[in-house]
Amino acid sequence: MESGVVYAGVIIDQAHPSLDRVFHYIIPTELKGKVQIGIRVQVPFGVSNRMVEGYVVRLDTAADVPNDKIKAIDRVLDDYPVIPQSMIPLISWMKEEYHCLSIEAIRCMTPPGLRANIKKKTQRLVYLNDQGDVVEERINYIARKSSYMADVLRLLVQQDGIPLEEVRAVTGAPLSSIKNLEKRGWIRIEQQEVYRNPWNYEPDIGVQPKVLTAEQRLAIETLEAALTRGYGKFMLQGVTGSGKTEVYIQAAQKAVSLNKQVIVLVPEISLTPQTVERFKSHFGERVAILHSGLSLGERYDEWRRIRSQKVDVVVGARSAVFAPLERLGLIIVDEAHEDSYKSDMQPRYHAVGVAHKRCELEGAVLLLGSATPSLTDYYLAEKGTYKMIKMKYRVDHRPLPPVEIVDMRKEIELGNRSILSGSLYRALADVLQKGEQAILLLNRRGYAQFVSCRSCGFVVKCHNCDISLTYHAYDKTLKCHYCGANYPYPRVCPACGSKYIKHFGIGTQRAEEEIKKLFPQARVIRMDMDTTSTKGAHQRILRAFGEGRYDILLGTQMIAKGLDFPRVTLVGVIAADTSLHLPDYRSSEKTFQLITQVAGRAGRGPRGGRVIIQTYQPQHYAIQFAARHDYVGFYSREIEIRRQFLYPPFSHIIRILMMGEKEDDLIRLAVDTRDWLKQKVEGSPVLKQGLIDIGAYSAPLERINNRYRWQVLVRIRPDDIYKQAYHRLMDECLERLMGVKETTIVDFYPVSLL
Ligand SMILES: Nc1ncnc2c1ncn2[C@@H]1O[C@H](COP(=O)(O)OP(=O)(O)OP(=O)(O)O)[C@@H](O)[C@H]1O
Ligand SMILES: [Zn+2]
Ligand SMILES: [Zn+2]
Repeated sequence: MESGVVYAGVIIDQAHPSLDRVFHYIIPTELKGKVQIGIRVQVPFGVSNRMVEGYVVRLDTAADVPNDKIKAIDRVLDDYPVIPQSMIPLISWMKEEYHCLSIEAIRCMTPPGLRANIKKKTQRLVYLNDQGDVVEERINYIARKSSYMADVLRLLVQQDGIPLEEVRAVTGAPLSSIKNLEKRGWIRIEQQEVYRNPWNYEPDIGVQPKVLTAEQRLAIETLEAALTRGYGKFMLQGVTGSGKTEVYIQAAQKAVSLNKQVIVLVPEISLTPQTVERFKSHFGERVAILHSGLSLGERYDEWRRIRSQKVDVVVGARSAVFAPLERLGLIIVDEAHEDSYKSDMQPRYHAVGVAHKRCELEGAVLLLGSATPSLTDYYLAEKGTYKMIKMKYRVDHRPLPPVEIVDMRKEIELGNRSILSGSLYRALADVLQKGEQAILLLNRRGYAQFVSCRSCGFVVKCHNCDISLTYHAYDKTLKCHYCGANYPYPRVCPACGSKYIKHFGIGTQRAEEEIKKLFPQARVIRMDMDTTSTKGAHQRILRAFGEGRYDILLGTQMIAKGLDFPRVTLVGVIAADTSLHLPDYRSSEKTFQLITQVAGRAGRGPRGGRVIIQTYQPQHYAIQFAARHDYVGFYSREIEIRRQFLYPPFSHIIRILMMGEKEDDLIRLAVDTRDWLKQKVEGSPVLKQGLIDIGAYSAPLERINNRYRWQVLVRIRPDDIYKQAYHRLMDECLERLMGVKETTIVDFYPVSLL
């Protein structure tokens, strides 16, 4: 420690705005040398001098408290600083950028399990009692009586010991069928303690080094030069299947050989098992995997391994951007366009924004990778914020799959009421006959089965949320997807008493039933929220499909991400336009990304592939450009619309979301806040220059969990000077709102306005 330092600046571990500043404490002589920047301490606080925890963020030679008032640090809580010194400036930056408390930023950087005690967890698991041929015989025998029971056995043959809920969700089997199997003595159900292993698959050893494509080589050379220099921001725009993962791995390898460390961000660990697996098999023990599915204990263990610098590479979802590495050289963001990089809880940070700042502070290289960059990122790349690296070809010069657009209105005219057009039906039959595989996407959002009355048009909604309920076939109930409430199926219309009340639309469950009916011989596996609620379910489904144990993978948008299955020769999009109708300025962008990504799953192997897109809006440009794999075409069109209507990146939107139980009070608060803001803007030339518009609106999701939702949207010109001025204004605004009973949330980077 520098001589003369006797004071420590401490941030108290109490999340309250009035305590959000640095407090000075004396470092007692016996703690000299132990009190370091980033270390956790216990200090007396307040008039009662109760002991609280805090983090040392500064060491000073003078204090802002008179000497007779200043208190002393009581003790040091760790052997080493939990936050590396290089990350300390990130705390005040986050406070500014995301309007959060310093301690909220610090909590992102430290594991929640630092002091928590960890509970054991138990689950009911289903096991086969016997193995081998006898099970096959039983399957054949029981299939004639109950296809559910046969399905359960088939599932257990693939993997023994599956949580009961998952068996039910995957097979759709009622509990009685499972109990029947248990009574026959064929299976058993055991209550077991779950041992949570963060990554339970063997790395596949024996991956032979690849001969790089010319584009890959160029990309890596460019990145290597930047790594040697120690800075640079890059966007790798590579078409689906161009081999971006290989570029990530080799760039990471270069960084490691320069004695630097690497963070690799993926949208969600469970949905990108192949990417994670490739890093794992390349870096072995020197890689740490961080994600939210870890128990506190596991999380803490991984964090400690990272903190003690035992790893070179950290792979994880958005929170991994805070990995406490001391020799950070490279941050890679895979599928950088994904919304999951934005935190939807306090602090509302964006992992790409944090990555930018960390790279600047710590002299590291930033690499954003995607086949479909967000419009804003691509715009920034054109402006020079990122250096663009393009990969236009798939590896081995495999062609991008041809895409056929099917107009579903014509199908109905022709009398086809099935969910499959003639074209997609024939293509599926062909795939099955050849023993190949297919992926079917049903983007269920806004298209789920809702229940409505044919006489009066009444739609059954949740009492708490004012959102249409979704019909679930397996237990014949109606569920609210926002608050989880369950309702019985109404026998008559609650509004008019008519008995012509029925479910409409189609969800993944019904799609699965229909496909099984059309192709009884097909082995279909479904992947959606219902079949993946248990730990490890994603990986099990993807692995089973990857190993060829199923013919068709049917799922929601969660199947669109980065999967690499060479045997998939057909991708079908059952309803491409469902996401076009969301009341959000990004709905075209989201639709284009989704279709392009899922189409990119086809034809990744030597057998080639094709894509069929079913839609009611075949002429929509998002669908047309996606069908041509034309990112730049889509970008050029969409960016002009954004420019014309002053949507981001030509504006910056600040969202103040307000929620409360009394609608009248809430409206009053929203309108009052808007008027107050307007008045403030009038009084300041900078604010006035920067403003595009302010409005108070009811949110598209009007009510969730019995709470009404309103929002004040402030649209400003995107220059830094205005952003800063509006940050100050929001500070004032929040202070003003501090006492109100409604919940208010200010979001500086809203990714959704729903
Ligand atoms: N140089 C190479 N030679 C041969 N095969 C390669 C090479 N590079 C990558 N591959 C293989 O090509 C396939 C596609 O690569 P990868 O999954 O990295 O593509 P991607 O660009 O990430 O695509 P997406 O954006 O669709 O996820 C993988 O099976 C990968 O192992
Ligand atoms: Zn609800
Ligand atoms: Zn009715």
